[in-house]
Amino acid sequence: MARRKPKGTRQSAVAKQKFSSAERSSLYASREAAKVLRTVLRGDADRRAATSIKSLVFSHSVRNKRATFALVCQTLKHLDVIKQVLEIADVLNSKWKRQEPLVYIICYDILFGKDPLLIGDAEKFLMRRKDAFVSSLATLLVRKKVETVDELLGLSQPNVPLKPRYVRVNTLKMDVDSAVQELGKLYKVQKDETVPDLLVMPPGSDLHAHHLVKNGRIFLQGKGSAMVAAALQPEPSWEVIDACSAPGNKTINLAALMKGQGKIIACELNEERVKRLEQTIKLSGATNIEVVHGDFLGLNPEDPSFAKVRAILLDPSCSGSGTISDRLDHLLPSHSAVYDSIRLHKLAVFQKKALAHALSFPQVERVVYSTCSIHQIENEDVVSSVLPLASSLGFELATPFPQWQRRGLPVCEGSEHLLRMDPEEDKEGFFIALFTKTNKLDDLESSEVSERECRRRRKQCHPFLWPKVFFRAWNGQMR
Ligand SMILES: C[S@@+](CC[C@H](N)C(=O)[O-])C[C@H]1O[C@@H](n2cnc3c(N)ncnc32)[C@H](O)[C@@H]1O
Repeated sequence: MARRKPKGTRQSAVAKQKFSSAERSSLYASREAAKVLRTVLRGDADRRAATSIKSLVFSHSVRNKRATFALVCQTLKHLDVIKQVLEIADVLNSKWKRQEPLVYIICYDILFGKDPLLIGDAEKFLMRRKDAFVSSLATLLVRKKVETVDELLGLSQPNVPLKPRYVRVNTLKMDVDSAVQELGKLYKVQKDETVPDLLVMPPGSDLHAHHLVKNGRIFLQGKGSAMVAAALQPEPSWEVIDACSAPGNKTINLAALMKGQGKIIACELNEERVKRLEQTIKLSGATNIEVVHGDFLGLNPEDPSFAKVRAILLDPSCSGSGTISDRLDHLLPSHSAVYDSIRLHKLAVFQKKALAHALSFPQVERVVYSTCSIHQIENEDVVSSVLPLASSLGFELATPFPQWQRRGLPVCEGSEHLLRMDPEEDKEGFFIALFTKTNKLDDLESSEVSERECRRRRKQCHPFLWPKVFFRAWNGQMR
């Protein structure tokens, strides 16, 4: 007796046969783009856009990364217009309203890209309504009193400056001149004038799939980010804490500066991000990094396992307002409301606690604090809040990269030591503060301020620290 094929099998097999590879890849691209767009829009609506559009697209599950990225970005750029066109046309039934991200993607193609191939139900449904969309767009232009779509977009899109592509050579695996030679086969390459091991290439240089990136010989890292570990200047033999470390760009930067010697304790709270941190470390080839999955505020400065820590890099969670053009957050519907003051205030509370905590490790003599934020509340105000504690513990503000022109906003004592990058001038917003201790470990015995006195001052200045700090069996969590 002949066995009946399950319903639908024959049809889908036929459908498979009918699609050319171009059609299949177009179908995948729109579905993958819709999936990314759904995640981005949901995160944006919940104000928790923790993962950038780039990271979503360049995740493993997306096959056609370039096409998907372009489609998501273009759709987001035109989203406001697409929504208004859909509203005027009023042709969506409830079925398609539930699939809005896919509808947005296909409408972008219909209105501003190439007509989509008639391969999926959504494409067929929407292409049948193309005339309605085109006339709704014309109505919108009239209503807004503009002649072109570009003018319409100009009304809502800020100008985003073109930024060079920076790559940091991982000197654990490759020397800078060899990297210049290899990358120079594809693009014009220059050595950065401020940060050693950093190379500058033209905006848009696409190196995501380059073999030097894939095998960890170079890392795509912005200039501001690469300045942080360089500002800390750890010596190879030191023990250093990277307090908030995932995905680990600065951790492995430290490892390279320390020539793979000494020890780096990389602390990270978020479990998912710990995995990314571990992948970054593995790719870099560094073997002197110990990952601690936990809260930096929970590390007990008096724990003997931190007794030899001489430097701390603190790059805590921040608003990311200096890198919105990288993250493409300016394309998101909530862009103007992202940095609302409640969120900034919460971030600043944590940043202050974390910086005070970093300063309280007894043998630490250098602490670098950084954010990719342009907001005073996350930058100068944080530094200013810890200045009394810092000076009572023997720290003072030092000047990272003295030749750098742009310094802190003149709103606090010592602002001339702080380093700022400007989104217009430097194509990204970044902030760095460096604290150095004058009475270092080597001169401790001759120091006028005894350790007991330091401990008393730490308690006196920041009593909030101590009830919260609890000893945790970190050994169990060290990997
Ligand atoms: C700005 S990112 C760090 C980026 C990293 N320095 C780099 O260059 O790749 C801040 C990180 O701090 C982590 N974090 C936030 N609060 C923390 C805490 N209390 N203890 C440890 N890590 C924390 C976040 O999960 C996030 O991964």
